[in-house]
Amino acid sequence: MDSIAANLESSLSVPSVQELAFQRPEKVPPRYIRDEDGDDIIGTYPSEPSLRVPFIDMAKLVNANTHQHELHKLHLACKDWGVFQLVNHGVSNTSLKNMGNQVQRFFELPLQEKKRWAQRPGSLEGYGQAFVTSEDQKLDWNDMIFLKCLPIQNRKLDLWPQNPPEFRCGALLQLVIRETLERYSEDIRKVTISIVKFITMSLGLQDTQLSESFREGLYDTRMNCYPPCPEPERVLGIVPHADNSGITLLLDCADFPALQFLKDKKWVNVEPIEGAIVVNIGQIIEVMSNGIYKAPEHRAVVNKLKERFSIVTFCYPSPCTDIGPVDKLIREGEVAVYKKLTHAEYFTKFFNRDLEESFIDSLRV
Ligand SMILES: O=C(O)CCC(=O)C(=O)O
Ligand SMILES: [Fe+2]
Repeated sequence: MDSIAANLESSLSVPSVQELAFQRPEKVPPRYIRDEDGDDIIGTYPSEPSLRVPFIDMAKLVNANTHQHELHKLHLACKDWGVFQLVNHGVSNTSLKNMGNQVQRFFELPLQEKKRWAQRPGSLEGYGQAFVTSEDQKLDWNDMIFLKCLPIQNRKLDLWPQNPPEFRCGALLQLVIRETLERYSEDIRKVTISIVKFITMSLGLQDTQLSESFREGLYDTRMNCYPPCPEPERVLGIVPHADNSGITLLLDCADFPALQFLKDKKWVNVEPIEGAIVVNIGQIIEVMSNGIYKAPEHRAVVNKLKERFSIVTFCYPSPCTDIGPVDKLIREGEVAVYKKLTHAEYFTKFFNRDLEESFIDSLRV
């Protein structure tokens, strides 16, 4: 079948997976099954239990005595993996925990309540799904709420969940995604500016133009709920993809692995570590580094018994940054592998891409 590029800035509405899971079905509805008709996405690559995604210690990057060694580790992590677990990043455990608790509280609300913050036609923001463009498209085992967090003027606060405090089971419960996410997005912006500064150093760039462009950058947060699934080996929480961001910062709220990155044609689990933030390279840094660092393919699998939440922030440089290979990163004798686009052109291309084709390939010269 010929695939047709659709505008992906809005998504068809689909049933809530949480509601489906509440009914405790023995089998998964066909729209979620990925292993039929040779469409064996799940089993395409074996998993590799012995490999571990690298760790990067921000405190060691900052400390003059340990800087060089950790910077080299960062370079290898970005070049060979495109992903690492960041520790000692300066965001308090309390801030991370609050964010996780709030997301859990939101998804615990009855469906009708959650729908108060549902996506509206023509927009991806709010509670719903992303990138569903046809009635026969396979679906991810996932519900989400997507909110633009920074700059402040991009916030549509009427889609940010908030409820007055209530007593339930003897405890005072409050849904305060607004203030929690306001604070969390500021924390994420600080970490992003610092880690992008070190990433550009690890590429051998002396100036801080790129990291500074994240000060006025765009920060969009997707909060995911992956309900338990009766046939976890036949569905995907999130289909394999690479992120279109500069970098992505992910907070994994589970105590079991479900996020997987493709490394040397094998899926490698990310073991959730309390207090760590998973950082992956996005396609903007891939383009700017002229392919020295690549945006890795990743996916989420689901669990038979346990629900999982994740909080994913896509971080983009400021809208006045052009997206193309940085001149100093085109090595002698080499050429630019990617085109240069304005920020606006890049997003137009992304939202009008063909879902059957590789987005990064469409950016090649
Ligand atoms: O929730 C996860 O583990 C992965 C989410 C993800 O990759 C995304 O939202 O782009
Ligand atoms: Fe992703």
